[in-house]
Amino acid sequence: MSAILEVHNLTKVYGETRAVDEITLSVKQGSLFGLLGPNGSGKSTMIKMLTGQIRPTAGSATVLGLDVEKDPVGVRSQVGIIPEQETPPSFLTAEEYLDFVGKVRAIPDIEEQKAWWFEFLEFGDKRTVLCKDLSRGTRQKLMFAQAFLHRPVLALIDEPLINFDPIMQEKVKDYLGAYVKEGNTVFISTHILEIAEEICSDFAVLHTGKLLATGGISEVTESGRHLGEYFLSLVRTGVHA
Ligand SMILES: Nc1ncnc2c1ncn2[C@@H]1O[C@H](COP(=O)(O)OP(=O)(O)OP(=O)(O)O)[C@@H](O)[C@H]1O
Repeated sequence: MSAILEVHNLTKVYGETRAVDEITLSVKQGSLFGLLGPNGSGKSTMIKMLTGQIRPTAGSATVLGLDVEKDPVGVRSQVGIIPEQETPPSFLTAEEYLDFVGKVRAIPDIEEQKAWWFEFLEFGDKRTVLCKDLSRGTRQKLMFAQAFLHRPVLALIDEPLINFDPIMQEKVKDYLGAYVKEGNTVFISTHILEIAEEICSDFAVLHTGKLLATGGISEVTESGRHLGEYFLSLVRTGVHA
């Protein structure tokens, strides 16, 4: 399959910190791609550059054929995004927030879409509650819904499952699996290696901004290893295991 996202020598420098350091990789259309790495390894910075939220210091990235630096608005309008630790606006209810996203994304059947998402995410009576009064997990559910409301061909999600209970994690994993089976692509960052092993088809490991490895999950697990063991040996030695 062809690449839906291509990154060439992508770099972001903050003062003395090379948060993302000359990364080159590509993501195939139809894959569920996991960006893995310890705290501070550059995952969120990478996603922010790929979604046009921050400008690269050097290098280039093409998302859906668009250059993220030249056309960040074009990229943002087409992809689904859940930024790191983002929450919906405190002053809107859950329903008002999805209405708002529906307007921005020009979704014609927003009422049906909202009904489906509130049912799927088991909102119950929380749909008319102000977002500031929702639990953290429920706010995360709403962020998940807004990213997929316009059925983007590519979604980029920073830690999609972190605040979900085990029941919701299963639902969301199933949703993501079905979503890529339809030919869409999902790019996630995650610390939860068991989940990455379970749901991702491809991966990349970052460490202090550098790419340590990239490939298919099955290339790791076919040799009888778990992704967690592989990941630990990689980041401890800093070389390809
Ligand atoms: N706005 C910023 N200004 C200065 N330094 C930053 C900024 N954002 C990130 N950094 C630094 O860049 C590096 C990469 O951070 P980033 O948030 O991308 O890592 P991460 O892999 O997403 O981490 P985590 O898993 O802890 O969320 C870190 O050293 C961080 O301190």
